Amino acid sequence: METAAPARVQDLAETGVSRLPAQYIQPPENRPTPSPSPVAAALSVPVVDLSSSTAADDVRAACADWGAFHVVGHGLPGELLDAVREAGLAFFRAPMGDKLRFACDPARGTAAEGYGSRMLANDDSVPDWRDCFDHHTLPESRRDPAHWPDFVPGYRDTIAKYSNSMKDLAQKLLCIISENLNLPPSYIQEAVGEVYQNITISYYSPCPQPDLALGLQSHSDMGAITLLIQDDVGGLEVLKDGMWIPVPALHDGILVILADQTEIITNGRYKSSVHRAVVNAERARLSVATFYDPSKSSKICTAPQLVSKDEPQKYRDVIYGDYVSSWYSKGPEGKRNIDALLIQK
Ligand SMILES: O=C(O)CCC(=O)C(=O)O
Ligand SMILES: [Fe+2]
Repeated sequence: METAAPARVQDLAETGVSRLPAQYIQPPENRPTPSPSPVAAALSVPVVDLSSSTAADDVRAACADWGAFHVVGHGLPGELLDAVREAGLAFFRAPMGDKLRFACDPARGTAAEGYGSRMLANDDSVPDWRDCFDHHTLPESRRDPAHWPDFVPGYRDTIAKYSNSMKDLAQKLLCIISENLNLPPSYIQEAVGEVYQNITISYYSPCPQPDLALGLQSHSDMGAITLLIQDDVGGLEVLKDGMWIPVPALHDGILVILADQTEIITNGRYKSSVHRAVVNAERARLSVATFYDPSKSSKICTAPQLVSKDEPQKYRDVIYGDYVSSWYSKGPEGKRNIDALLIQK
């Protein structure tokens, strides 16, 4: 556990700073787009009703065109989604002293679980205007609820229940995605191996100069698939054809974000989605991301069925742990990590 209180964005925001502290100022090219172009404003992330008869075709189109889509009709009770959001909010609204009892241990570097602020350990990039709580939830051998807050009633049970439901939903989606590519339904799940699941609750405090900062810098997620819920504040954006498209929350909807290992396994037929979070001056925002990742020792390989003379293998095989190390050392910007695996022609 940390002893000295480290800087948390929420601490800064709540002291009422009127200007953004200099270290949070993004270079001009990374700052939020002042207002979307008419083309960007007309685009929105697709919504797929998983209970509909066209669900598989709709998932196919959404994966090919966007790499990110909302799902509704997913069978998860709205009360469970609300309970997770409420538990997260209760944590972040608690006194700093209570929160710091669950601070992540910097000595554990990128494996740290708990309350923190930085996506990267010891990096020198502009920090995000965000605090977060990361939970190690699967496999069960990694899950130790004693690391999670004890002062919010029901918190630990809610996270455990949510973790199991999100695993089931991620696997259902991976089956649909595999079958859409004429692979056996369990193909991607087996290619990923035993699931390593983390749940990260992000809290974006109101920001004094939101046009100069980012809540979370541009990145694609490193694992296989991410499932995200958010509140009604808004701030998530996905990159589509070079334009940042806002992703407003859909009540009871769950956002699916394809991540890098799915792009590798599918030989680039489906691309991981580049996304970021912007902030605002008025309202704090909460999101909950559930990452479905391989184990560090898993070797991720492109499905041979998706390699042909016309579509040669795009990416080298990779040990997932090596991919994660490179992600943390190079930083997540854009697609630089998956691009480093491109097979030169
Ligand atoms: O807060 C959000 O909407 C995005 C979170 C995210 O992309 C992540 O945690 O990887
Ligand atoms: Fe992400």
